[in-house]
Amino acid sequence: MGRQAMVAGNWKMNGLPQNNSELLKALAQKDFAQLSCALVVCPPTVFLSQVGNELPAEFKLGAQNVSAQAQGAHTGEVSADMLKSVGCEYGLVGHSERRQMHHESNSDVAEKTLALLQQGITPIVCVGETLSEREADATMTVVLQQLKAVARVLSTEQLAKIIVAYEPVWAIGTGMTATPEQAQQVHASIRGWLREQIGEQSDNITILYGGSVKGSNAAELFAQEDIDGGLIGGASLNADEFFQICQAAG
Ligand SMILES: O=C(CO)COP(=O)(O)O
Repeated sequence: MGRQAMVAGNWKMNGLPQNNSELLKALAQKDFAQLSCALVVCPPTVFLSQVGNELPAEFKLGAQNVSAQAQGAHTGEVSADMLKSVGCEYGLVGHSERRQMHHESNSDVAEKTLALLQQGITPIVCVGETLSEREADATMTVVLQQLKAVARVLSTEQLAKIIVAYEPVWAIGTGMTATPEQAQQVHASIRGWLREQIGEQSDNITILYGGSVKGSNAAELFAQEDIDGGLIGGASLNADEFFQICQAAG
């Protein structure tokens, strides 16, 4: 298997310059160099430069969102080339909080994914079902609709470059983690679908799990065949907890 394990911290709308520095200093105390997984932090846009400057060497910088537009009259938006100019190598797209609170559609997410790829930034495409969708047995229908919209606007080569983050909405910030078996089932189905699209290259696509991952449950999740690491919210704001999660990814 050629795929890269990864742990990405999504700080969401948390932090101020002083807290950011403290957290990054605490991370710098940890021996991340012993790990082989890729490490990413996604701070709020306004702190990308600061965090980029203070980030321990083992980490890469990621954005939480991007505009689908290249430039122009889009007040408040930030384009992919702007993100690139401050050192972003990764970008989240389609986080459920953006889908739900900012009404991002599947096709909006697809356009954002393309905008990142066009700048050489690796998109981390977030997908996942709500509790009512799971209860209605619609998990894979929803997840595949989200992915199909992305695949529609990408070439096969571009599709092979994305990272997928499966984040069941009901598990985000709730303390209600998907069981390793529940998560693995969805991850395996995602990989199966990717295989139909791009063949064996799907084996190289990193598929992260997100939703209440903690130091105490990371190892059993990451031990699953198709779970290649995590996208971490709350626990990424605590250096001890985050390091423990990264250790579980190896
Ligand atoms: O949304 C998430 C990461 O993007 C997960 O958040 P929590 O880890 O806080 O549940």
